[in-house]
Amino acid sequence: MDKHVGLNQLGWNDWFEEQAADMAAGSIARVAAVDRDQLLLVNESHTFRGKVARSYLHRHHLSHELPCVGDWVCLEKAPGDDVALVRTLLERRTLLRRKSAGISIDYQMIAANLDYVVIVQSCHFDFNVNRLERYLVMVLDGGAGPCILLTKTDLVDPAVVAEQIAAIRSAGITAPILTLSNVTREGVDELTRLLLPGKTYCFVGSSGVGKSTLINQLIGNEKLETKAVSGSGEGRHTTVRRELIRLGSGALVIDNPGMREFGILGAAEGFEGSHSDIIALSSNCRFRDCSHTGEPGCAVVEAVQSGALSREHLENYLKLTEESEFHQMSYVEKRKKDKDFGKFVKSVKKDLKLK
Ligand SMILES: Nc1nc2c(ncn2[C@@H]2O[C@H](COP(=O)(O)OP(=O)(O)OP(=O)(O)O)[C@@H](O)[C@H]2O)c(=O)[nH]1
Ligand SMILES: [Zn+2]
Repeated sequence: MDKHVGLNQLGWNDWFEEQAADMAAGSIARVAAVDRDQLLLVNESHTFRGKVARSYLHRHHLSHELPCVGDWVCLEKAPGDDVALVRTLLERRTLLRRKSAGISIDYQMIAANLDYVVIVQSCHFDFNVNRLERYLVMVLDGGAGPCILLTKTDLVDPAVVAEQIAAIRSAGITAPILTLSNVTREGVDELTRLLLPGKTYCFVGSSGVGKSTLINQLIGNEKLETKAVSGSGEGRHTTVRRELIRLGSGALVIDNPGMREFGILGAAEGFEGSHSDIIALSSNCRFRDCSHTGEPGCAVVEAVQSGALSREHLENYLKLTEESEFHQMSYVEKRKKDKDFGKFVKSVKKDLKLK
């Protein structure tokens, strides 16, 4: 009954089937890699190149509207054609993105249609709970499940790892935590067992934490049955671009080039600098999620009343929080609003005669 069932091994499910039930078999593929305007596509039988149709490019100008790794696309391919033509994207079930710099409504896509995002930090020097929280917000915003992975456990005392786990838990983070060493391989099997066939996992974290080494291990562990979806599976994997790889176990993994520059969630980060006094005061508010707009026991409003904090400063903070709320909403919640917002943007553009 389901003519796209062959795509299940690549992560296809009911969400996509609903959107593409009437599409001919063979006209759907998943994006395995993007190299400027070149796409590497994969379907149930092979890997091939693709390009986005001009008609699509004319209608979609924002960078997050272009295909990214993990996307499902509908395409057209004449028998003699070398390169398939991508007509449209299926709506993303989940995603990972960061806001573009500046006051833009655009987002930079990292990957789409992920089941889990593995946030990798090294126990050795890299560990930082605040950064972990920022990544978590980004993952939850896009609707995927988070998982925390601490690497390089061989370089620190076990007590240090235990302290780091305790620090994560005492920050109220409940996501699963795994630890491993790529050197001793302790913990690698445990991770391997958690990677389920047909599910997509994206690895993110700072440069040098061991993501590529780990993915090489996962490929190497199963060398015989493993093939890189991209066809570049010579065994070595260097992170030059985001790439979807199918492990022998059937799990799909996306490696990410170093995310040193991860300027995530600009607004929230900005608060730490310009409104650190309010952030500090709010830890004394009675309610953890106090909005400082009239709740009982609000330390921030008390500070304004006593003259310790300027009212203007608080108002400015509240205004910024409100503006960033749209960005803090989860992607899944926002999808419907986005549609209306998209229509709104289109009508404005039309009024302004923008293309
Ligand atoms: N001691 C130790 N070294 C490790 C471990 N994992 C990786 N390394 C080393 O750390 C360095 C960086 O590892 P990579 O796998 O390239 O890090 P990455 O996260 O992929 O970095 P980018 O590709 O830049 O994002 C390499 O020299 C690895 O050999 C580990 O578990 N223990
Ligand atoms: Zn308060």
